[in-house]
Amino acid sequence: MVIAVASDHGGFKLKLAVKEHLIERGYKVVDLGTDTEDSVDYPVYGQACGEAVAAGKADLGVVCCGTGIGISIAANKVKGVRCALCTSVEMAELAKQHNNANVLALGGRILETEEAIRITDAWLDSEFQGGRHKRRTDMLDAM
Ligand SMILES: O=C[C@H](O)[C@H](O)[C@H](O)COP(=O)(O)O
Repeated sequence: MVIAVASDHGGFKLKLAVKEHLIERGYKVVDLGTDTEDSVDYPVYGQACGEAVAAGKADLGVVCCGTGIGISIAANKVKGVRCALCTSVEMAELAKQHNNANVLALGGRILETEEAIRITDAWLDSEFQGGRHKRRTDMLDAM
Protein backbone atom coordinates (compact mmCIF):
# COMPACT_ATOMS: atom_id res chain seq x y z
CA MET A 1 0.00 0.00 0.00
CA VAL A 2 1.46 3.32 -1.14
CA ILE A 3 0.34 6.59 0.44
CA ALA A 4 1.19 9.94 -1.14
CA VAL A 5 1.60 12.88 1.22
CA ALA A 6 1.82 16.57 0.34
CA SER A 7 1.53 19.90 2.10
CA ASP A 8 2.13 23.61 1.87
CA HIS A 9 4.19 25.44 4.48
CA GLY A 10 1.23 25.66 6.86
CA GLY A 11 0.91 21.90 6.96
CA PHE A 12 4.56 21.00 6.61
CA LYS A 13 5.31 20.01 10.21
CA LEU A 14 2.11 18.01 10.52
CA LYS A 15 2.83 16.25 7.23
CA LEU A 16 6.23 15.17 8.54
CA ALA A 17 4.64 13.77 11.69
CA VAL A 18 1.96 11.92 9.74
CA LYS A 19 4.55 10.66 7.26
CA GLU A 20 6.69 9.25 10.06
CA HIS A 21 3.66 7.57 11.59
CA LEU A 22 2.64 6.03 8.28
CA ILE A 23 6.14 4.62 7.77
CA GLU A 24 6.06 3.19 11.31
CA ARG A 25 2.77 1.51 10.39
CA GLY A 26 4.46 -0.15 7.44
CA TYR A 27 3.16 1.91 4.55
CA LYS A 28 5.31 2.99 1.65
CA VAL A 29 5.13 6.78 1.59
CA VAL A 30 5.76 9.07 -1.37
CA ASP A 31 6.32 12.67 -0.31
CA LEU A 32 5.33 15.14 -3.02
CA GLY A 33 6.53 18.22 -1.12
CA THR A 34 6.80 20.87 0.03
CA ASP A 35 10.15 20.28 1.69
CA THR A 36 10.60 23.37 3.88
CA GLU A 37 8.52 25.90 5.81
CA ASP A 38 9.10 28.52 3.13
CA SER A 39 5.86 29.96 1.80
CA VAL A 40 4.38 28.07 -1.16
CA ASP A 41 0.99 27.76 -2.83
CA TYR A 42 -1.24 24.91 -1.62
CA PRO A 43 -3.01 24.31 -5.00
CA VAL A 44 0.25 22.93 -6.43
CA TYR A 45 0.54 20.30 -3.71
CA GLY A 46 -3.13 19.38 -3.50
CA GLN A 47 -3.19 18.83 -7.24
CA ALA A 48 0.01 16.76 -7.15
CA CYS A 49 -1.34 14.44 -4.48
CA GLY A 50 -4.73 14.17 -6.16
CA GLU A 51 -3.14 13.31 -9.48
CA ALA A 52 -0.91 10.65 -7.89
CA VAL A 53 -3.96 8.94 -6.40
CA ALA A 54 -6.11 9.32 -9.51
CA ALA A 55 -3.32 7.88 -11.69
CA GLY A 56 -2.85 4.89 -9.40
CA LYS A 57 0.68 5.91 -8.43
CA ALA A 58 -0.57 5.93 -4.84
CA ASP A 59 -3.44 4.02 -3.26
CA LEU A 60 -4.33 6.83 -0.88
CA GLY A 61 -3.23 10.38 -0.12
CA VAL A 62 -2.86 12.68 2.87
CA VAL A 63 -2.69 16.45 2.31
CA CYS A 64 -2.01 19.16 4.89
CA CYS A 65 -2.19 22.93 4.82
CA GLY A 66 -2.88 25.47 7.54
CA THR A 67 -6.56 24.64 7.81
CA GLY A 68 -6.77 21.70 5.43
CA ILE A 69 -9.35 23.66 3.46
CA GLY A 70 -7.40 25.00 0.51
CA ILE A 71 -5.44 21.85 -0.16
CA SER A 72 -8.60 19.73 0.07
CA ILE A 73 -10.30 21.96 -2.50
CA ALA A 74 -7.30 21.54 -4.79
CA ALA A 75 -7.21 17.76 -4.44
CA ASN A 76 -10.93 17.52 -5.10
CA LYS A 77 -10.49 19.27 -8.46
CA VAL A 78 -8.86 16.08 -9.74
CA LYS A 79 -11.36 13.62 -11.23
CA GLY A 80 -11.57 10.45 -9.20
CA VAL A 81 -10.45 12.08 -5.99
CA ARG A 82 -12.71 12.09 -2.96
CA CYS A 83 -10.80 14.21 -0.49
CA ALA A 84 -12.24 14.63 3.01
CA LEU A 85 -11.17 17.36 5.41
CA CYS A 86 -11.50 15.82 8.86
CA THR A 87 -11.23 17.45 12.27
CA SER A 88 -12.40 14.53 14.40
CA VAL A 89 -12.09 10.76 14.61
CA GLU A 90 -15.80 10.40 13.89
CA MET A 91 -15.49 12.41 10.68
CA ALA A 92 -12.53 10.29 9.62
CA GLU A 93 -14.42 7.05 10.21
CA LEU A 94 -17.42 8.28 8.25
CA ALA A 95 -15.22 9.71 5.49
CA LYS A 96 -14.13 6.13 4.74
CA GLN A 97 -17.34 4.28 5.67
CA HIS A 98 -19.72 6.50 3.69
CA ASN A 99 -17.59 8.50 1.24
CA ASN A 100 -14.74 6.07 0.59
CA ALA A 101 -12.42 9.07 0.80
CA ASN A 102 -9.20 8.29 -0.98
CA VAL A 103 -7.46 11.44 0.23
CA LEU A 104 -7.50 12.77 3.80
CA ALA A 105 -6.97 16.49 4.46
CA LEU A 106 -5.68 17.78 7.80
CA GLY A 107 -5.09 21.29 9.16
CA GLY A 108 -1.66 21.88 10.61
CA ARG A 109 -2.78 25.07 12.35
CA ILE A 110 -5.99 23.48 13.61
CA LEU A 111 -5.11 20.07 14.99
CA GLU A 112 -2.73 18.93 17.67
CA THR A 113 -0.36 16.37 16.19
CA GLU A 114 -1.65 13.55 18.41
CA GLU A 115 -5.24 14.19 17.35
CA ALA A 116 -4.22 14.32 13.69
CA ILE A 117 -2.55 10.93 14.08
CA ARG A 118 -5.68 9.51 15.72
CA ILE A 119 -7.75 10.91 12.84
CA THR A 120 -5.37 9.40 10.28
CA ASP A 121 -5.52 5.99 11.95
CA ALA A 122 -9.32 6.10 12.15
CA TRP A 123 -9.51 6.82 8.43
CA LEU A 124 -7.02 4.09 7.54
CA ASP A 125 -8.62 1.49 9.78
CA SER A 126 -12.22 2.08 8.69
CA GLU A 127 -13.83 0.27 5.78
CA PHE A 128 -16.14 1.50 3.06
CA GLN A 129 -19.64 0.18 3.69
CA GLY A 130 -20.75 0.07 0.05
CA GLY A 131 -24.48 -0.37 -0.63
CA ARG A 132 -26.32 2.95 -0.87
CA HIS A 133 -23.00 4.71 -0.30
CA LYS A 134 -21.52 3.10 -3.42
CA ARG A 135 -24.35 4.54 -5.52
CA ARG A 136 -23.47 7.99 -4.19
CA THR A 137 -19.70 7.71 -4.62
CA ASP A 138 -20.34 6.49 -8.17
CA MET A 139 -22.32 9.69 -8.72
CA LEU A 140 -19.41 11.73 -7.40
CA ASP A 141 -16.96 9.94 -9.62
CA ALA A 142 -19.15 10.59 -12.68
CA MET A 143 -19.14 14.36 -12.14
O1 LIG B 1 -6.45 26.87 3.04
C1 LIG B 1 -5.33 27.41 3.00
C2 LIG B 1 -4.28 27.06 3.98
O2 LIG B 1 -4.72 27.13 5.31
C3 LIG B 1 -2.96 27.78 3.82
O3 LIG B 1 -2.03 27.02 4.53
C4 LIG B 1 -2.96 29.22 4.29
O4 LIG B 1 -3.89 29.99 3.61
C5 LIG B 1 -1.55 29.83 4.15
O5 LIG B 1 -1.55 31.12 4.70
P1 LIG B 1 -0.22 32.00 4.79
O6 LIG B 1 0.25 32.20 3.38
O7 LIG B 1 -0.67 33.26 5.46
O8 LIG B 1 0.78 31.23 5.60
